[in-house]
Amino acid sequence: MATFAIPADMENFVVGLIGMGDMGRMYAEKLSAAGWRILACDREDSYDSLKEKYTGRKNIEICRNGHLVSRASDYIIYSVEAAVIDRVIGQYGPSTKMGAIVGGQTSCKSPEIAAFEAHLPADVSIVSCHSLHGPGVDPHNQPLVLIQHRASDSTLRQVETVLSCLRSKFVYLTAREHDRITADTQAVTHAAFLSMGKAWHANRQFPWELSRYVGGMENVKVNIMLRIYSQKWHVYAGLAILNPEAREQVAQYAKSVTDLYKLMLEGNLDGLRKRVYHARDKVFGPSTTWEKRPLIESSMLSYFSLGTPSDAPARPNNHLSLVAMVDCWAALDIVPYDHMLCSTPLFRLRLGVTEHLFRNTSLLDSALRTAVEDKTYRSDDLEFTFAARGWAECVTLGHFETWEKRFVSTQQFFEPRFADAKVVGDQMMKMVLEGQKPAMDE
Ligand SMILES: NC(=O)C1=CN([C@@H]2O[C@H](COP(=O)(O)OP(=O)(O)OC[C@H]3O[C@@H](n4cnc5c(N)ncnc54)[C@H](OP(=O)(O)O)[C@@H]3O)[C@@H](O)[C@H]2O)C=CC1
Ligand SMILES: O=C(O)C(=O)Cc1ccc(O)cc1
Repeated sequence: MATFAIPADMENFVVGLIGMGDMGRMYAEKLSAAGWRILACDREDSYDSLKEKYTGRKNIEICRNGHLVSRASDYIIYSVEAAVIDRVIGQYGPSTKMGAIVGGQTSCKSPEIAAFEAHLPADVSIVSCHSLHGPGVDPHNQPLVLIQHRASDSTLRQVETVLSCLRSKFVYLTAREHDRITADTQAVTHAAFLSMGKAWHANRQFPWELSRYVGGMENVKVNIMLRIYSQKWHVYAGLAILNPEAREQVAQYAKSVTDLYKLMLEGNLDGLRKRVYHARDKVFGPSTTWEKRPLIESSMLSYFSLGTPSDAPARPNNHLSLVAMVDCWAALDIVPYDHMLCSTPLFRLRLGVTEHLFRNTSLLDSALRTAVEDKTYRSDDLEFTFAARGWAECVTLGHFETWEKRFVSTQQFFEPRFADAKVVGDQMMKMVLEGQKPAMDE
């Protein structure tokens, strides 16, 4: 592992962390291990437990609240829920040390920047950040967005120096660009996988027990769905509801699902094929694009299974969820490959499985034929369509509470399988990140 030396002119530099949840703790651990002195806090009622947890930990001092962190830190990072960012910055922002740098880790930057502008003293610099991966992923080589919103170049260099120990790839964006990119990539694909889980839940199906959802692409779909539902609801709610750029995407995703489902019900194979081929050509470009390496090797797809079906042999699926993602991107003139510099590992998996379907014309044709001819999936697809529309309505209306209830009820349904899914999902992510093939004897 590369060693990191703190530059002489930053020897007394203190990094403050407000919010010691999953991301805050990950930053505290990585930065303190690199030698940075950390002042950190969570909510006041977590003070005793946090203090006990970090007793004896070199370089990490736990404070009772954000005022105590803010007044003594040179660079403060807010790692709290996006929905409370205005309130928390409003509370502690005025206590920021004179001339310090402040940033946030929330997944959507527009409300965060608005809160900084509203509550921070004018002498404070603003450089925000966003690690584009979950807290359990090694940040090495993953994208880390930096937003130089109100700061000199030398201040940005200081932030880079602090965060360089994560060994991530810095991506420089404005807050607006950041929100647009995450809406185009994460919001659309989350809508698809959140809807998948909701539909299976509505039919009270554990997909790994049904032959039609086991094998090949199904394994990857089920794993990604489980991984999303095993996370905290607020991360996904914030990303969709608070990002002003995401509403259109989530609404279009629901429209794409509904339009495609209607074509299926009409038995209109020609209309369906025409629409899906058109979307494929817009999103994936001419066939020459396919000469590049696929995001997911096909050998990987069948390797990751969560169960053995007991009902019947595997059968083709119409992959409405994936086809609608491409239809949605095409309708909004989005080419997700333009945003790969800002892609999370999970997004690469979600795009990878979609790409796999569209790369292979006979596989795509078989999905389209199945969509029209095979009635086995009709009720699943009906629930899927309702689910996509339900998420879109929640996002359009900005209903956080309904969003939470929808998410948590399905989370509880799938909870017993999260641990298994994590083991398999971690292997899957590792392979995608390393671009390796599965060792078949493992
Ligand atoms: N998880 C992920 O994959 C990623 C998340 N993010 C973003 O990072 C941010 C943090 O996410 P994550 O760590 O996963 O979420 P967590 O819920 O694990 O952490 C947020 C923490 O902030 C605490 N908090 C709330 N209010 C205050 C306050 N006034 N003072 C101090 N602490 C407070 C919360 O306490 P309590 O729980 O009691 O409310 C909680 O411990 C979110 O905005 C998220 O969108 C960014 C990249 C990846
Ligand atoms: O869902 C994804 O794409 C993830 O990789 C997890 C995640 C969720 C929220 C973020 O702000 C960043 C990463």
